[in-house]
Amino acid sequence: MFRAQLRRRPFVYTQPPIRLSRLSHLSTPGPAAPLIQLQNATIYKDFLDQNNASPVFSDVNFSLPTQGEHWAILSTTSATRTDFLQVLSGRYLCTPPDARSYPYLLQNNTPHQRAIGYIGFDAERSGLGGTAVKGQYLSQRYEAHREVDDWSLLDYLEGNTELNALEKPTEYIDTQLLASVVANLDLDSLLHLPVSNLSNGQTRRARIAKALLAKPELLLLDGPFMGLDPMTTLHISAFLQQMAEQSNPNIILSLRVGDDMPSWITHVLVIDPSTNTQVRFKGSRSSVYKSMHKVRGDQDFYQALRQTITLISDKPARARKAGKGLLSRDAIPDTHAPLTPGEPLVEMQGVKVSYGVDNESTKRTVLGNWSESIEGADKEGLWWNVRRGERWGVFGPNGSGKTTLLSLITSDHPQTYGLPIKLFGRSRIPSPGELGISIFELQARIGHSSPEVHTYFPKHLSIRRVLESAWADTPLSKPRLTRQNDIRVEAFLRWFAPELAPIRTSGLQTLQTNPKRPYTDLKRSLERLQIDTSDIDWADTMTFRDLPFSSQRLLLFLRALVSDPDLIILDEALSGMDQIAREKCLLFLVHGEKLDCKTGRKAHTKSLQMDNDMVNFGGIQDQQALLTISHSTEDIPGCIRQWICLPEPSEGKPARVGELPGPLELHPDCWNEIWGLPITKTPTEKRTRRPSKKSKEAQENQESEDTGEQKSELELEGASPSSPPSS
Ligand SMILES: Nc1ncnc2c1ncn2[C@@H]1O[C@H](COP(=O)(O)OP(=O)(O)OP(=O)(O)O)[C@@H](O)[C@H]1O
Repeated sequence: MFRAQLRRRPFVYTQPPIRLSRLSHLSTPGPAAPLIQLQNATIYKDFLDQNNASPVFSDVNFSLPTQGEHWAILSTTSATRTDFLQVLSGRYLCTPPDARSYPYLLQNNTPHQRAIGYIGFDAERSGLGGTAVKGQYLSQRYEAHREVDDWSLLDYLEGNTELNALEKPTEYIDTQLLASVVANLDLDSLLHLPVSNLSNGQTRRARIAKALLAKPELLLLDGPFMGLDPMTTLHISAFLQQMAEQSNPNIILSLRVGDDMPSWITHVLVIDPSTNTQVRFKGSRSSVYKSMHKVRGDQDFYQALRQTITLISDKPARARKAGKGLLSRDAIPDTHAPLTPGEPLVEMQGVKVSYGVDNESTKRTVLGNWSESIEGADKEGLWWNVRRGERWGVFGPNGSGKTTLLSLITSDHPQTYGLPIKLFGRSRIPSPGELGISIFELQARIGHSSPEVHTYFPKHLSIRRVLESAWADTPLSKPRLTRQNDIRVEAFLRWFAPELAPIRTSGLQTLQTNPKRPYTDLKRSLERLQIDTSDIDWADTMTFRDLPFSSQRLLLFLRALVSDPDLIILDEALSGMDQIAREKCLLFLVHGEKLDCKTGRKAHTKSLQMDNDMVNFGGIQDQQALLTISHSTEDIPGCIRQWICLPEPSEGKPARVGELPGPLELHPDCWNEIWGLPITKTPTEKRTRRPSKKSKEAQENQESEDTGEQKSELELEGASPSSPPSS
């Protein structure tokens, strides 16, 4: 019935007021018992762990009232953040058993399994609760053909995702809530689309909507802003704020250390970066901020943490003047000229991607829906070239067609055949006198990592085999390996052994982190780099599936680089990766094995491989081209010099392009220029224009943030972890 109403009455809510009906039991007067209570709780993943494994968390104390506190959980690893939220939701084993309780829910006779919702975003494009991607191949997402079980977004939100409608009792749908959630999460225009066609950001909004429709008391959002464009982030943050402030539902977020934290977050819990099992700080934002200042050690972590929990606004004072001698976190100077471009690898001459072209009423153009002046003449569609030596950042709001654009290059998109695109100088289909480029040649010449590749990648392959598959026609076919390829794979595995197999870290890596070991030992290990492979046996026994999410992403990133392809495509390749792994990847992309990334003051040092003339991979080469997509500045390589920003498909404006004078991290204004955001003030500018009526607490925090002590620390390190705001 509601479906009929929806068809008759399309959602035409232009910026509606957010009105969510409050759950009746939350309006009970008087102080309520805490929603969650953890008292000296020690948590194990399962029964076996108690005997011989270490706990996931030890000695946790945490209490969440039913109103007034909005928490963010911070840690350096995504697995730890997820684990903590899982503990709050009642999963894992708690000892003693009564150390974890839900007093308020007990009073109201509500099972915590129903009252607490969790949304994790790790397997982002792997589906909306199992409904989104049923196909077995990557290109299915881009097809116009629709199967009977391609549920629409509305089906998904209403819970109509069973082929036999009688199999499941119809869920009660609160139509008012559905209308409000759909409007506030900007899903109106997508309701009729199959969920498998939704973009990354659209999928995320849909999942939040679905969770809200279950009317939980508490919603746990694991990295909710990852992969969202800056404007959508602000919009969703404002929406979450309104819900959190009405405690309808209560909301707890997990964030990466170094992310921007919404201003409405009142309380922070930080998990110790060294143990990952203990809570390091906990309390109101200001109290955590103050106690953190007293702690010494692990400079990078505390610097990033300070930036995360800065109190002033949604836009922390991250922007910093690019100063002479500053290096980006991947060791690139603040001004850095682009390379001289070579021959074109990708040529798009009027590309336009539309779906449903047979029917004018359902026709939808998702890329190239504009005309622009090309050499003095008005031409339709996207005109864009990528040449050897160029390093592009591809930006644009969620749903603007970035992934579609890249799928035309990788040829995963069926329309690649019919569109005016040349890849490596040739079209996909043969023309008179010219052979078309084959999919196998394309795959050999392109290194590609994306959430889609992650979703469809065969999980049973060994770690070594994942890397070797860069020389195969498909991940499952036999790779063409030479001795040189083997040495390259082993160099990559050794370099990333601490991240890929932390427990079985190789001898070489142990030496690298322990400079006091005698040189003879070191030499022996370096010799082993080419001959003995026994120290990386783990790469043959462990499979892709055995790895945590962050390490899986890391391995696919390495797979995109290992075979020196002409074109490297990194589509959200670093999103969801742990901080240390991400920083190491960024450095590796540019410098390979030449530079080591060390925490503390000396951020970058020459590696043992460099000192001993043993560098096998020296970073991206001049003749290669790089395309990167990311919504987070933290994930954008410092070598990006060209950018393209796609418009919303409905805008009708052409894509904008521009150049960067140096690493984006050291030129925050350029980030704002790309997105058309107001220019961010540097801390110095902020100090001179400080508003007179600022809260005492906020003032104290801003002052300590702006101290000269911190600035000199940054300059000394030579590689500032500072970055412009990512949202
Ligand atoms: N088969 C299809 N039929 C109709 N529309 C589709 C189809 N496949 C994708 N789309 C739409 O194309 C648009 C572009 O999607 P795409 O994934 O390229 O966006 P994006 O810029 O990568 O977004 P995000 O940043 O959220 O990942 C989206 O609005 C999506 O809903």
